[in-house]
Amino acid sequence: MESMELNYPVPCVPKYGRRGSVYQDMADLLLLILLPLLLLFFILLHASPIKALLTTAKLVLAPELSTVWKPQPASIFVTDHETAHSLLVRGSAGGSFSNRPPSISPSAILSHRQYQNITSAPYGEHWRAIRHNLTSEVLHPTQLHRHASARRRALHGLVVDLAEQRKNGVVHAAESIRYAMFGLVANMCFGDNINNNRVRAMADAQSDLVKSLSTARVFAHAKLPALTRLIYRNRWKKLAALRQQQEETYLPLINSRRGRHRRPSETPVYVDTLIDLTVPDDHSQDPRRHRRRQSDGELVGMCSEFLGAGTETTASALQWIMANLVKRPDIQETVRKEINAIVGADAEEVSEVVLGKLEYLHAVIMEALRLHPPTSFAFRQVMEEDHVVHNGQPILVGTKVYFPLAAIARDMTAWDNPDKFKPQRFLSYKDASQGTDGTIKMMPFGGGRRMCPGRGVAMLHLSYFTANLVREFRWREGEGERAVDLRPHVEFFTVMKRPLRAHLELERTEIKTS
Ligand code: HEM
Repeated sequence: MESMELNYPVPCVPKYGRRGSVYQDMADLLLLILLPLLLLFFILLHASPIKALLTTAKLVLAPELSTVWKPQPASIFVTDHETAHSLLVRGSAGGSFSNRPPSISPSAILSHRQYQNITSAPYGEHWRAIRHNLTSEVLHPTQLHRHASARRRALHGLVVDLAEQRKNGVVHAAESIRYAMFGLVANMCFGDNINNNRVRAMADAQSDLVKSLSTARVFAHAKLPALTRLIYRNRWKKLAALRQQQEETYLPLINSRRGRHRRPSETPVYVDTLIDLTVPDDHSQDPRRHRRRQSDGELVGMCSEFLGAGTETTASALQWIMANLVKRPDIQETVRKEINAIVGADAEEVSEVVLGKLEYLHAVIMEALRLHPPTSFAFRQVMEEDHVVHNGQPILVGTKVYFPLAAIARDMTAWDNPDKFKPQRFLSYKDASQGTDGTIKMMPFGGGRRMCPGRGVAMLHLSYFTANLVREFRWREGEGERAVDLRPHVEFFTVMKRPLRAHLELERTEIKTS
């Protein structure tokens, strides 16, 4: 591993605004001239005589303008489950209603939309190829068991870490859970030859990238991209630096897998499938027939998506599940009893093969996902070919449609006492996430053709980790500042406002540290 240290010299996206360059000086000069001008323009526009003049002009000209002035597409928020189902799942009359607004993915933004990953790619051939690669290879249900040893290692590391921390009183479970999840997903992405320190550094860099997502929004929706980059040049530089850091870390790992002879029995990791994959060549006359390999820049963006989507969501969901179990010791005890009735006391772990029998555990996980969906929104944008109609009214092309997933899952018309944590609602009939007519009542994994392709592996990870964490420890709430706070912090992901901390008692007599 050490032979591939971080001296990889070729950044896949151009560097911007290097200190001391001619471009930097020109940018500084332009900014100096433009900013005062913009300020003056803004003041003049709001000065009362000019404002009055503009208002009168608008009144006089309005009838004339209305004939040439098309209404601008707005944003729509859908909070009732029936409309969400009908738009996302049944789709539109014409196209598929499967495009998202321009992505805030740093990879797509910095490459001026040259590099797309599954989340950011427009609905079409390229998206189909990269999504199919993910669902038919590493995440295919028949392949998931091949990563069982990586899961066992991640769980063992987490249990040892928590057991160690409990000696000092309160346990900072949030951080430990996130590192464990990242390590597992990094293993599925690059293989198991990355040392722990490297994995931690990658996890920290990924966390910085996630934090920068909200500030990257200005670039995704910019009408004047060059000016926006100039105005927000510090944000831009930060984003470029984070991306470069990723390239320097991921490319050596990707390159180390190239040209390797793989034994048929060997577990393929995500990067292997990405290296082998060919995608439609958009520059060819006939992209359906001509295919190409993905560039280094695209590969880095795809790995970043896998690590981010696979870690932040699942780590947040696992915290919400454990937080609710801390708040409700009675429910925690019922989960434990269900496990102990099936898993022998001397068994090393709750193995993956018994998870399907743990119905109450499944209900707890579903109820936590309903109340606290880790991804805050699903998004769509109406395209020309979609012809989306709602209540008999066509929705304008360009309209952005937001589906706030927590609000949909607390729809009063679909759920009895929706704000209450009541796992038993998922025991009363087979799948309470749908109504008897098949209408979806909650969608933590989104819906329709762009629904999360990681649902299967996410449910496996959540069941496996929750079952074992409840079997190993009794989770108790701290007092005062250390109490569990179920308030959310909503950004791109919905995380606990105050990261999970708890007191842990050993349930079994010993934790093996080797
Ligand atoms: C608890 C865990 C997870 C939750 C709650 C979750 C949730 C979501 C949601 C809400 C979407 C948007 C769906 C839509 O627009 O309709 C999504 C998309 C996506 N998720 Fe997940 N996810 C989870 C885990 C994962 C994992 C483990 C992976 C992969 C390792 C993954 C990969 C993706 C990808 C690639 C997309 C984009 C799909 C597309 O645009 O076609 N997710 N996820």
